[in-house]
Amino acid sequence: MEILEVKGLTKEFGGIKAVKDVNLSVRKDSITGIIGPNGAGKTTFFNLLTGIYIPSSGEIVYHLKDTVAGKSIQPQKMPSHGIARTFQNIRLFKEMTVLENVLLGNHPNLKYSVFSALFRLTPFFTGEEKAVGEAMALLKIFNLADKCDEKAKNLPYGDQRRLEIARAMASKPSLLLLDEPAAGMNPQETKELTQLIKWVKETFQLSVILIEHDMSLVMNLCDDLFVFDYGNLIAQGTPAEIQVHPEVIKAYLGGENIA
Ligand SMILES: Nc1ncnc2c1ncn2[C@@H]1O[C@H](COP(=O)(O)OP(=O)(O)OP(=O)(O)O)[C@@H](O)[C@H]1O
Repeated sequence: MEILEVKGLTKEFGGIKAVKDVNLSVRKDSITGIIGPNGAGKTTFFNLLTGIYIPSSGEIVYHLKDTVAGKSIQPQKMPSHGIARTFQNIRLFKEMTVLENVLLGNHPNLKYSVFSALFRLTPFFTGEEKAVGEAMALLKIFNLADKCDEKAKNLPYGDQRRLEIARAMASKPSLLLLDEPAAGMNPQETKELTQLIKWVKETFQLSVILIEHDMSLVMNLCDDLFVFDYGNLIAQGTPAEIQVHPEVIKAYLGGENIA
């Protein structure tokens, strides 16, 4: 079953076609990788998927608890559709604590009304307590619980990356979009992150789409890969198929095998 279908998707910036007539579908419960050289259109594609950019033409359709398409695809609505994302450049609330960052990620699920919050009524406190409990449970999973009171800006880089994923998970998504989750991580951190994403996906029964340059992560983690080059989708298949795909080797790897 498909969780996402993309049909004839194109995005132009002035004269530049950053994404050109892309057609693809993503399987539910899979980990799907989007790869390609710098400037291939990967981030533009993610920004289209999350409503940050409006397509020049084409269509994006999500099959989640509801069908989501067209004008429903807006950045601020994505968490309530069950879609969460992280960014290539980490976007944490740097002056807030680790716990507060995760609590903010859970915002769409808080059930108390503004009235209860203003007047500090029981639903507000029970809602808050539950949210803090859930946020701490997530921080434990992401090995950040002992840093819950630290300001986000004081965390080492690898921890900030994991905190961003924890915050995305706080909205209880069924589809998680990760933009270069291993960027700036060392090989050991990347290995641990690979295991963590696999575990989170299995445990929370998610679908994951990720953009990544780190081939060890992509090859070890992804079920399906899509390869972009100059805005075109040039290949798709399993990691094993992509590693020996002639178009990919030519366009993406300058003639070298990516294995
Ligand atoms: N807002 C924008 N305005 C104009 N051109 C843009 C804009 N965003 C992206 N582009 C152009 O679109 C093309 C694709 O860029 P994009 O950032 O999507 O590539 P990418 O595959 O994510 O690259 P990288 O791996 O380096 O992050 C590039 O030529 C880029 O300069």
